Amino acid sequence: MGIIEVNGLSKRFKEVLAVDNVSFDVKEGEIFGFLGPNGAGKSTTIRMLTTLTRPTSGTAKVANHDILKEPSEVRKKIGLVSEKTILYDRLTALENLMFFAELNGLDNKSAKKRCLELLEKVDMLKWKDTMVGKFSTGMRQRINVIRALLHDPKIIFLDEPTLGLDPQTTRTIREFIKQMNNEGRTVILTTHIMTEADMLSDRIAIIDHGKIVALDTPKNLKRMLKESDDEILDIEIPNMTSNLIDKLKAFDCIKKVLNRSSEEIRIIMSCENPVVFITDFLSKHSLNIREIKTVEPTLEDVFIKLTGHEMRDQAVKKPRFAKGMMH
Ligand SMILES: Nc1ncnc2c1ncn2[C@@H]1O[C@H](COP(=O)(O)OP(=O)(O)OP(=O)(O)O)[C@@H](O)[C@H]1O
Repeated sequence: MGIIEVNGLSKRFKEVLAVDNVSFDVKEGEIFGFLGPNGAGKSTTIRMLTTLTRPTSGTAKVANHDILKEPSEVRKKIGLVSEKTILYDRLTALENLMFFAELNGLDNKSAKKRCLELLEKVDMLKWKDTMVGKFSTGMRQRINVIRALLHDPKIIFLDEPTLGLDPQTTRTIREFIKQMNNEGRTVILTTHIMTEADMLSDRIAIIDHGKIVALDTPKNLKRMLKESDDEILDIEIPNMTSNLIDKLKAFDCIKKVLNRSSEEIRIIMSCENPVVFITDFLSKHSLNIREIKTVEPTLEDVFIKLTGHEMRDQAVKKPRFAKGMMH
């Protein structure tokens, strides 16, 4: 039995079926990643599981409580880090946290102890008396993350926790996610960053157009590609042309040709002797190869294989912290 059990959950917004009949379990103590492009339905799934929006159909239990019948019980067991969470700019970091801690029912003394402990954990203690309005995006996100932990929830949801953050804060947040998990918390995170899903998650659900297209450990997802006949080659060709790419795409055994830069392509192919096949073809067309190498599949390759398109096609950055929106 999972700590989260999802059964046929769907959400429709007028003509858009944002989440389409998804079912999955999350095991207690795991980091469960939801990987998919913008608009895939990740946030909507999280919003249903955290009782912020009602499903159109289907059911789910979180920590053994039904999201529709016992929403307040669910809320007691979970913490949510979302880009829509607000912090009050004219309150200090500590005042913000104290406000939310007291909303969560902590008395003044234990609230203060908890807030200081958490500020220390994300290296923000020295900023406790500074107004949040003066903070960088990364500093706000650190406060946002610990805000979700004030009531010591056993399950924590993070919706795109590193979106738009600088590399240093991204690293801190990722380390903190692992630390929360090591403390025994179950973590559910959404991301459109393959490497993030890969490095953090015990299991990953790949979601596209509202449907889960695969669910497994990162290792097994990549193995799935290795066990097929597909080879992945990265090739640097200084005098590459779009005509050449079209010609390559026309071969039956070439599944996908991706432009990595103006001089580099990645080919996913099932041709026999792929390196010989490609070098022959290129020399026939008087094209120089600067470098050719077979590459280990990444989750990006798995995504392309499963959905037929690149995740980057649709990934766009959105502004973080929509002001004035309560989640
Ligand atoms: N409140 C809403 N009203 C109407 N349509 C919505 C609403 N929320 C989401 N959608 C639509 O549902 C689909 C799924 O959106 P969702 O935000 O869940 O995707 P996502 O995978 O989290 O991507 P993103 O990272 O862009 O948030 C999208 O087509 C989106 O436009």
